[in-house]
Amino acid sequence: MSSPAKGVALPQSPVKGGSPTKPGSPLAQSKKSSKASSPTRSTGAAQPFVHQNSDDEDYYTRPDFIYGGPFIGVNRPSPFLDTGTPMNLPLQGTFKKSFAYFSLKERIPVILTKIIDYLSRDGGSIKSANGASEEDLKNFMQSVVKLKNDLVTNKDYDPFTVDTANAKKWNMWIENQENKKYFNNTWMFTECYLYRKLREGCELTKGLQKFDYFEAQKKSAFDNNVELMCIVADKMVTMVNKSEKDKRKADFITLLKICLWANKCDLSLSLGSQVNLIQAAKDATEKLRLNPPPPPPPPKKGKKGKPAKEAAPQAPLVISHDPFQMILDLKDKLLVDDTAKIADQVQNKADAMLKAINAAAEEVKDTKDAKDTKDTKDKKETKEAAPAEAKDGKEKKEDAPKPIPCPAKMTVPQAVMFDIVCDNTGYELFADLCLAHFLVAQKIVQKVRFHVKDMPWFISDVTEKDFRYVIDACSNSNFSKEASSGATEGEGGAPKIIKADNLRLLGQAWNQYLTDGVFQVMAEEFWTTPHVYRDMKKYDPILYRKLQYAVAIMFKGDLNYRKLLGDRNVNPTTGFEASLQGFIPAPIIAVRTVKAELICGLPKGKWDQLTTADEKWMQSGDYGVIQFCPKGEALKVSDRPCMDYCQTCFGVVCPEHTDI
Ligand SMILES: O=P(O)(O)OC[C@@]1(O)O[C@H](CO)[C@@H](O)[C@@H]1O
Repeated sequence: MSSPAKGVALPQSPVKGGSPTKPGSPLAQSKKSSKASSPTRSTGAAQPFVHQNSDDEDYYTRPDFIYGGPFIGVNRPSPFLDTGTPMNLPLQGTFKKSFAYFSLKERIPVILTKIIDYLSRDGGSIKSANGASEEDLKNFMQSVVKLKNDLVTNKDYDPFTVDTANAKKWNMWIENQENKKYFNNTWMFTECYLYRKLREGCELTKGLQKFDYFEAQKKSAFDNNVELMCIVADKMVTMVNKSEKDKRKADFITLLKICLWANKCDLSLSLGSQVNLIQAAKDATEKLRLNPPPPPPPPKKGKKGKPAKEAAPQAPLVISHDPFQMILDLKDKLLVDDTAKIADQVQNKADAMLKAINAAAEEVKDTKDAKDTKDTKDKKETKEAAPAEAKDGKEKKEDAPKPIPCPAKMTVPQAVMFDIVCDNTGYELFADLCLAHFLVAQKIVQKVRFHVKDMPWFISDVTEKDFRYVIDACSNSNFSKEASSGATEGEGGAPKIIKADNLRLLGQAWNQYLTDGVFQVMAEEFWTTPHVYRDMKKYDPILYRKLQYAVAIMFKGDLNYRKLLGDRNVNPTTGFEASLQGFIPAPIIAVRTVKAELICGLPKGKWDQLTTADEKWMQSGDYGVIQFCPKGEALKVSDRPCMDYCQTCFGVVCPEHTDI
């Protein structure tokens, strides 16, 4: 840093609504207490973060040079406030008591340091696996080091230099930001920018174009949770045979909850340290042992003539790692449970959609039949009029490909589809696949579209490659183990052997579903942009329209939840639908464990109660919500057709959008 003001301490001007009264910038203050806030979850093998001098300290106290005059000290108001995120504002690194600040200051630098360590430790194998040179590795490593330095010193974002259409868009978005500093802009923009910039480091090399710096961690995460997958796979066998209404509903609800608690398994919150749910259950049990819940109140005496009320059940004292038992153990941690509504309304909407599809198909068939009859009649007349030699020739039957109508004109989908906007790979993706399999096997839907990321994202998010890896790893698993203590025992009290037989069958079925197009993987660019979902229509109207064809869309995980709510600290009692701010391409399901400081749809008083008990409960991933908005924007003939409309398809047959 070359500012002439270095070392000159100037008084701070009072900040509107805030109180950084001490001299020096808040980042300077936080330097003294850099260990003050830490996440409730252990950061595993994370390396200690060493705070470097932030040029922010200079920026807010740097004197201005007046041409021809002296250096004049100016007091710029610091945007840093010693508070949590105020109500209704976007989560941002300027609120020093927020998880956003902690993440930018402590968590992400550790994540970047781990990549640097990995590159220096395993450079040889990375080079040979990717066909990369020493130069490639060095350049990528330098880009990560620079990124980390720029973040910790709160620099302005750098523009992207790689020559791609996506990079150009990013540069435009950066240009449009009012605040271009890492901490001063919204947490969402900065965090997404960091992961996109990491990717650019590889894109700028020759040999690391396809390198996924999180792949090894994701693979271990899969291996660490195979035991759980086997337990779930064994139960899935009882869920996939066509069942009667009540059982079907109960199984649907159970699988939604399996999907929820699987969201504990992200590697970003744990800073890349492995999340093993078996260990997590043991830790939670130990926590309960040290801090047991109060006993339930005694049963209330019944009023005259009425039976006494039953005593409330004792809260569990052991948290099982069996995913089905876990649902019961964690019942009180599920803060909003819309699962029953989801099961009913998805089934009803799917039935109605199927009727509409069949009716539309019938209409097409009638038109086609009428046309065929006319054609045959015309042909017959032509034939009769044709020369004799032509009559001897065989008639050629043409197999017309099934046309996909212009998506801009289509108001009834091609199939009953359920969409999953995926979050983490490994056990979480496995759980999503189980739900998808169930919906197809029970004939509730005909197809499931999985939306994944087009680049490594927030460490453990699913990419297309991860998706195939998980399915193949399930198909080939030969896991076999005596059940860990705490799991159900086998017959006669003998230790139960957990095996992968059913897991393999699931993997094989999923591969077949992929081949048949029943499962479809889509990696749209929008999911790795910094935009929140209320802006999807503006930035990606085609994706918005594609989503409109779904019977419902399930958004998994915390980051998706943040984007659904516009990444704002909304009032916790605001309803889910209102919090979506108009983003309802189809009915929306949010399945999320709470890992960031925003939530909606809570009953009055709940947020205060939880915060009084533990002010960091929203950072732990210990709580969850399953929320539902049944509304969906009706599909109309679009007044804003897709880009290919009238270019190639002319509104009749779409050659482009085969994923609708
Ligand atoms: O989306 P996920 O996997 O459930 O969670 C992602 C996460 O770990 O990363 C973000 C912070 O970096 C937070 O929103 C959240 O804590």
